[in-house]
Amino acid sequence: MKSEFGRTFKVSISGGSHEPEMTVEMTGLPVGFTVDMKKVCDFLKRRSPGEENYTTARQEKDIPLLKNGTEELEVDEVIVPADGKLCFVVKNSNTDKTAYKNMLPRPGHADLPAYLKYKGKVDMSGGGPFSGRMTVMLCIAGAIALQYLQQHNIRIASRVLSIGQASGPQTDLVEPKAIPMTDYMLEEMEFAKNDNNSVGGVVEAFATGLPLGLGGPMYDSMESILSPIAFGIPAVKGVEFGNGFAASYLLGSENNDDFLAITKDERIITATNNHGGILGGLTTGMPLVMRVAFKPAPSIGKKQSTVDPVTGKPEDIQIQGRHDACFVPRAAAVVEAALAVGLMDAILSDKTLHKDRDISDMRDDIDRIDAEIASLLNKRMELSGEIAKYKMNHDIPVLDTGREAQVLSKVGPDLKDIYIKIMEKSKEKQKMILEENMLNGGKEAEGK
Ligand SMILES: C=C(O[C@@H]1C=C(C(=O)O)C=C[C@H]1O)C(=O)O
Repeated sequence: MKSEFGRTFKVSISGGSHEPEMTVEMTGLPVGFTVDMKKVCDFLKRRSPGEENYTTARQEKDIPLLKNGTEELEVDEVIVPADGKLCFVVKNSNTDKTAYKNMLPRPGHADLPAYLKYKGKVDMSGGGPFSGRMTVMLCIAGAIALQYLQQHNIRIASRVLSIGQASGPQTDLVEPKAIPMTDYMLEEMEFAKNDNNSVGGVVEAFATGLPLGLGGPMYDSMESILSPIAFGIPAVKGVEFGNGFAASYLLGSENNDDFLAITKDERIITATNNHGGILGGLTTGMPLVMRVAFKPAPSIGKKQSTVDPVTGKPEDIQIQGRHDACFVPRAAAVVEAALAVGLMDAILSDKTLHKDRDISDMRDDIDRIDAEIASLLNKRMELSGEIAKYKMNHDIPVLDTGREAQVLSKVGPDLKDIYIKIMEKSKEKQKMILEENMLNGGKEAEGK
């Protein structure tokens, strides 16, 4: 089962909580963009359960493996190839399907509606594709998007705004900061844990350094772009921007943010930021503030009422084993990832932004592409050298017109001239290797 987000930068996630692996496929990435995988891994650690007291005991390494054909590689760095696609898998090693085998549908979970919808054909162990575990894959895409945004001087941070009934200090929307959680919030989590219960909360994420004008009217509004990715995070029940629902309690005179100035690079400065960096669906350049409300984790140790999914007969359930009393602190990284992916998609989808691009910026892109082309051409030449040795050992001539016609038919008419030149160079190299071998007394061929 696959779930996809995005217009230009598309992120599609598949797999399940207790499947052998989960996959994230990304398309529309800027060609030649270099991803630092160490930073991706560091970001994933912010999402992982770690040593925390209030969260699941399930420990997973969560190492993203780059999928390259049939290979799966752990890499330090990856350059986005010419097709703009990257694919990663993460293995699930700490799985335990047996624990879910005869489990009754857990109240608050997707178990029962998914069982009735898919007629038991989807493996729902640990929540299957509906599990919060799937957010590992969103975080991989998010960590890549964060690196892209950073190159454009856009920063994303977050804070836990509340846990259950415990709220932290109010955010200064003009200058939002990553404030640590309060003791009162920690107490809420402790109380829920000791009571075999769970508690939810609100994460607030903000982006600074955004240009003016991302987004558009109606379904192209920034809110319309960002909400789906936030709602794609399991357990999210509400999303708001700026002062959000609270705006509805204010008068226009109280809610409007006075305009103060327009900066040289055409960002709007307002006195307050009730609008949370978005007016009419367009970014203004003020900090974009997005708040995401999480319900409490549905797996709780208390006795609950459920039904047998086959007979519909009422049953009691008491869930055993590992579960979160509160996952909100680690969901903060996931909300940052969602915001980053949404913003990167909005930037890459914005035609006006790219039309006026600076020439040096576009040349930077060309340089990145050239670096990749050069590296691939060198690899091609190396292979050509290997083929020369093979030909030597098997008495095959250098020129193979049939193979050349095959190569040309694959690349299409636009690249024909370039490829004729490439193959000329490739044959030159092969001839050189043959001549060198002759001078050395044909050692390579003798050693066959
Ligand atoms: C590399 C080869 O040798 C020559 C060079 C070719 C190329 O560069 O693609 C193709 C056919 C041959 O004329 C080969 O035989 O595959």
